[in-house]
Amino acid sequence: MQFKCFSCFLCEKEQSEIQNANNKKNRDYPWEIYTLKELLRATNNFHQDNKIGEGGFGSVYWGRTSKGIEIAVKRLKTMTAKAEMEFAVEVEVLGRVRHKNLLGLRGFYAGGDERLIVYDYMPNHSLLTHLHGQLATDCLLDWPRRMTIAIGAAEGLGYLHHEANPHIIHRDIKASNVLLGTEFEAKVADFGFAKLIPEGVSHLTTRVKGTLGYLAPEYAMWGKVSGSCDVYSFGILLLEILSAKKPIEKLPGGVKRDIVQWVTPHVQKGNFLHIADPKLKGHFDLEQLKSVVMIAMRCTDNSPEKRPSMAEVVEWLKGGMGRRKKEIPYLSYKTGDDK
Ligand SMILES: Nc1ncnc2c1ncn2[C@@H]1O[C@H](COP(=O)(O)OP(=O)(O)OP(=O)(O)O)[C@@H](O)[C@H]1O
Repeated sequence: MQFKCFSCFLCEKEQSEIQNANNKKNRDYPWEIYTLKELLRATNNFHQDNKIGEGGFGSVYWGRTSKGIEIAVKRLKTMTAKAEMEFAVEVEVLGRVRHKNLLGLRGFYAGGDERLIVYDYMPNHSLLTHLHGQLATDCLLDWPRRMTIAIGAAEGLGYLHHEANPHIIHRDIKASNVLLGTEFEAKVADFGFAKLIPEGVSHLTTRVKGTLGYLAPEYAMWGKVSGSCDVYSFGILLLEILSAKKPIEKLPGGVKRDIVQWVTPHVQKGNFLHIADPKLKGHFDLEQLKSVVMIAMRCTDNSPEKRPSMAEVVEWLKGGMGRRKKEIPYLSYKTGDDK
């Protein structure tokens, strides 16, 4: 799917040409252009009861199509150039990828001031809801689920970095952008800030987007964006999955502490038991926990060159499960545990 300009969204004729081209070339990537009528009917006229949540882009509504398929419809809040750009990037990027750990795009509608994006509905909400939100007390994320989510999100991101053509940098990896499917499988979502990286280009310099607490230092300071920025954010996410701590915490007195500052002394002293989410009540595999913490430490290295690639992270996460610590080559980080 290649959009020539944003006006394509406004022109019915162009939209149908795009769809025809898409249907011919991309049968494995099925998305469609919906009519407004269809989406109004599916969401009961965007009824308040259908509203699932709200983000920077707008509100998200649950719906059911005339074929009985459950969908989530994201509705643009205000029509600004910035919002229109996010809409275009999201549709453009998500329309060209397909992976078991990426949120599936079903299609979109664009007409007048209305911009709607239609996704697969994720019945188990976002990782954020389970770690810090309404579902946190239900403790539905046991240890095996957390590990499966970590590996799945890493695989989705690894696909964007290494297999998508051109490669894609997500730029907003965080707990609210990892949605959970029927079996709690991870689906990386929200591609509004994504960047397509031309062949042979290692990094770009851009205006900083993304979310405080997850931003790699070189990106936050100089706008230098590369795949390593996603790796950094993913490292923060890993620590969050293990500990259910927020990426940035406000201490009494108003001082802010980030999750890496919090975890580092525990790692140095070998206090791994203190890192696990207390809601797990001790039901976790300590060796796996150590492995994942060490992977997160590597991902959140201040120097982007020292961070692993997402391909390595996937391999390490998969390899670390069920292997003894001494056999894992990446555990070169000095810990109190090694004394
Ligand atoms: N496909 C989906 N299925 C189920 N729930 C979804 C889906 N897409 C989004 N949501 C939910 O809708 C809410 C808003 O999502 P949205 O992506 O707009 O914002 P966000 O990621 O929470 O915040 P921001 O836009 O600031 O990054 C979130 O609670 C999210 O869990």
